[in-house]
Amino acid sequence: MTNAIELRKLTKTYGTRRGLTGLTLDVRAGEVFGFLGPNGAGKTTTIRLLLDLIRPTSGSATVLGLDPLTDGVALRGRVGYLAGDFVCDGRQNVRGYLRFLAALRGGVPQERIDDLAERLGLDQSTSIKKLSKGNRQKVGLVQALMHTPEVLILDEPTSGLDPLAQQTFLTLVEEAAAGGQTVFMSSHIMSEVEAVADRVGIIRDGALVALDTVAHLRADAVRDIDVTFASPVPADAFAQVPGGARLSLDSAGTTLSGQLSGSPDGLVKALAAYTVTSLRVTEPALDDLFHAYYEGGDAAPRPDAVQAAS
Ligand SMILES: Nc1ncnc2c1ncn2[C@@H]1O[C@H](COP(=O)(O)OP(=O)(O)OP(=O)(O)O)[C@@H](O)[C@H]1O
Repeated sequence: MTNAIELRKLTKTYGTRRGLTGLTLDVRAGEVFGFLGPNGAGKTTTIRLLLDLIRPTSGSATVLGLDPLTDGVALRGRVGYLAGDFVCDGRQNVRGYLRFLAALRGGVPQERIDDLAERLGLDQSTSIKKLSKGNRQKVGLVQALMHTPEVLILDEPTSGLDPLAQQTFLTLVEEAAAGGQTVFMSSHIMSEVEAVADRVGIIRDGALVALDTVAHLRADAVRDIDVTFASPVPADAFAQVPGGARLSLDSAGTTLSGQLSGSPDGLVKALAAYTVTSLRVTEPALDDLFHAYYEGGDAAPRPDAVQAAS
């Protein structure tokens, strides 16, 4: 099997409200896929559809080749799921609670649970009722990871975690991927997704607006450019640079500045014909880049971006 998750024109409406509109997406087996989007974009809706916690209005989804609508039980044994609003309740302490969940999953070595808890800084003697939000999230992570499922579906997994636990989580994701597990994680924090994801999908208003590797998304973005030349260059020296429509040469012909879209390669080759005394290229901040995607701004994808990358 090459795809762990397949979504085909998946649509969910809540009465008159749009949750998801015709989402088609493949998550490859063994990849870490970052599912990004602003609040209300449809991330949680997508994830709930994958777990059959809600039913689609139209379209279909499969996870590990199984249909969540009909094969939910078989699927749950092979998936680790962390809900965005993970709650746990009961009179037990964390250890008892995790043991209970481990038994439901057919048994998990205690050392595995202990190791995850220790690495995340989760005290298993704490009563479930007394857990802070961050520690509750750690319990959620341990229960999702502990049985080493084939697919991890994690909705905002670092929400509420302190920076140390966030870092540990990213290491755990890397380990999962190294072991061949597939990870599908939603987030609205680009930096954490960038650190671990093979590919990223960006969803806005219930539809996919970008699908690519982080490196490609970054390469396609807009950069600020500032170049100074030792002597004046011809007025049209950079007129043909691909993506350089917003670059301009000053009247003296010694300074080129403005914005370059996409690959810098054409500009670099054009610059090579002249003596450059200073060069400043400002890489797009990923957060800026993603705000642009979210808001449909300048760096937002070309209409073919999703097609081309899928
Ligand atoms: N139970 C529901 N009833 C009505 N509308 C809903 C329901 N659940 C979600 N929606 C709507 O569907 C859209 C997508 O919501 P969803 O929770 O999937 O977004 P999200 O990307 O997970 O956002 P967040 O980052 O805030 O969790 C939103 O407009 C939301 O208001």
